[in-house]
Amino acid sequence: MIRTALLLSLLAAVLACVVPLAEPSLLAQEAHASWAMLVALALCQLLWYWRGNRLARVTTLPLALILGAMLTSYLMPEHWISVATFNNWADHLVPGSDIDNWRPPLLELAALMTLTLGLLSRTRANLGVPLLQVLAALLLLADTSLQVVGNDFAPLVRRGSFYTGSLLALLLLAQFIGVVQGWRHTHQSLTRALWPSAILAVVTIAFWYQQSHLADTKLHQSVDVRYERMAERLTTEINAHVTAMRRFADFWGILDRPPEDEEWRAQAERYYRDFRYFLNIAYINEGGEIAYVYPRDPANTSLIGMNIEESQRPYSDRLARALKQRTEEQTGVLPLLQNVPGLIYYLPINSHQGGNALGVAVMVVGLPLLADTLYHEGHFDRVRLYLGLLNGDAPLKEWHVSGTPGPWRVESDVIFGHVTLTLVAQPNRELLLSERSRQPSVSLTMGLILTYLLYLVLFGRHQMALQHRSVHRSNEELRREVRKRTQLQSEIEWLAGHDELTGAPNRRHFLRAVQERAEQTPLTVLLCDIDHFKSINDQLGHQAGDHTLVRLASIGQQLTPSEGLFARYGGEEFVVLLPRTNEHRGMAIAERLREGVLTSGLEHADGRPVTISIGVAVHSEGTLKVEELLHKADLALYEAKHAGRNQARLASTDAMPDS
Ligand SMILES: Nc1nc2c(ncn2[C@@H]2O[C@H](COP(=O)(O)OP(=O)(O)OP(=O)(O)O)[C@@H](O)[C@H]2O)c(=O)[nH]1
Repeated sequence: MIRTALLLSLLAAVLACVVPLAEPSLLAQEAHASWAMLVALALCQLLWYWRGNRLARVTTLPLALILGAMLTSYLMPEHWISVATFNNWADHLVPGSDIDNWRPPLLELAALMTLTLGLLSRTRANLGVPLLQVLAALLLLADTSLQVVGNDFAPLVRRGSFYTGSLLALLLLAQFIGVVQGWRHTHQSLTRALWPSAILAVVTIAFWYQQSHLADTKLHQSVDVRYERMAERLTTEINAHVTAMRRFADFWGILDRPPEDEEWRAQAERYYRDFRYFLNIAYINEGGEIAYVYPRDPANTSLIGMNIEESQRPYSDRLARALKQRTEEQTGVLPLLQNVPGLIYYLPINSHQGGNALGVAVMVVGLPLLADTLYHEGHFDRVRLYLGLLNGDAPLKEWHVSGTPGPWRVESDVIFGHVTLTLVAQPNRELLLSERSRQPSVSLTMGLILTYLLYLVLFGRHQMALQHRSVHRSNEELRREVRKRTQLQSEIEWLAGHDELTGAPNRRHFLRAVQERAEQTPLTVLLCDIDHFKSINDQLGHQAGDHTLVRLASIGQQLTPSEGLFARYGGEEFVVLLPRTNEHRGMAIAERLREGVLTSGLEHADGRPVTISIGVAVHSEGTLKVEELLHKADLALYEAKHAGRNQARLASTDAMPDS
């Protein structure tokens, strides 16, 4: 598997390096940053599978940091570091480049980031490698679908390319093959954590889609509104200038006489100075002849006295109407003598008193000059906004800007009397990006981080639950073992102090009890022996012998007072310990025992009842010597046997005196 991963990584690295050499147009379409990062990742991954992780970590870590910095540039608010600042830095590094040349498209960058982090985390499922791979796949898929949807969807979102996308997918496949085997033992936790996280990732990407579309649509609308308003403002300003022209014509009407040459020059000069776009201000007398022109230069001096109709032939009727009907007239856009496109206004000078026509004031407006005046008065982003004033398709004046043109061109009407011009505004990409909300990029990044955290929590939780279960199981087993051993221990302890056949305490138990109760004098001991027990064994069998022993032990335990102890001393011999019992009581208890056995129904083979003989010995004072006491009881028992059995005998105190 590692070998396959190595081969695929090698293939990706070779393709990443070689394809752009063979087909440079592929790279030309790409931002160089995407290609550089792709090559770096492919080489890091190759190194990783080839040389192991120590060397590869040294190369992959800086790559992760660089990608992190690139990702941060997408999230930076405009008032922290503006797009213009980023572009300046880019231009400083490579003249003519901008920030987009220095960072891959967002989705591609995020996929590069997840693959790099996956490489750094190696195979570890508990560090989220499976999720990182799922995220990379989803991001590449989202990028591909963006490429399919096309630029109409969210034009300000840069798309990755088929070339980088395919190679990233190849690297992802290599990573997956390289690690998938290592996940078998965590398969359960992995599945539990992966599904919810993957669903959250899909929701995050879908949310980003929607947010990006919304951000671009909103920005487009605001651009439309802004530049349409600008056109309206221009129309208003142009009308204000037309009003100024009317005032000029009215001035001569108030005087109620045709202007004189000097007066005309003085008055026209003021207007000419204030409104630089008036190329000529002329007075046409009642006869329709050009009487005065300001400024007077060799070109128009020759026109003076000339019939106006000859110089402005296409719109000659306008002057006639202004003179005869005394209405305000204007031409359409025409090429002026000054070699610029412009308009001519004919403003009748009507006497305020007599009402008769005194002639016509002619104002020649140079449209490029007018546009320039308005442009310099306006508050536009002159660096990043293309503006053009068009007459139909013919540009009257254009202000070009550098940088990548934005996707939207707003065309609005600028109304100039009867003439409608078109104002075209096209903000460049930098201006649009500076105004575009960072929210989609932030939501995408935050959503993916949240997805990662969710995976870690779910995976860790399930692993902990598994460990908890296994610890619980081991504890249970341990507890069972302890219980078993305790039981065995108590059984061993019980067996050490009891006779297995009859269940009665054994000789060891008896001897310990004697020692413990040595002070509880008078201390009486009864030594009991079944008479002719051998014959039971011989005639009725060993099992019958055992049964007799069991029964006898039972009778003995029943008839022994509670403060006493009935024990099997060995073979067919039993012993009774009676603390604080004198010889009389001891003999009485011995009799009771003998009687009990006699009447128990136990029989020999010939029907004779089973009997016992008892030797009784008492320790009254002094230090207790257990062996001597038992010996005395044994002598008494011996006597009882010799005296005919089935009887109890008290040991004589003389026979074995205390010493
Ligand atoms: N069935 C059985 N027999 C036992 C056991 N322990 C000892 N015996 C037998 O008990 C018999 C004891 O016999 P003896 O000591 O000769 O004495 P006895 O036959 O009881 O005769 P007297 O004591 O002289 O009345 C032997 O045959 C032992 O094999 C036991 O646990 N079970």
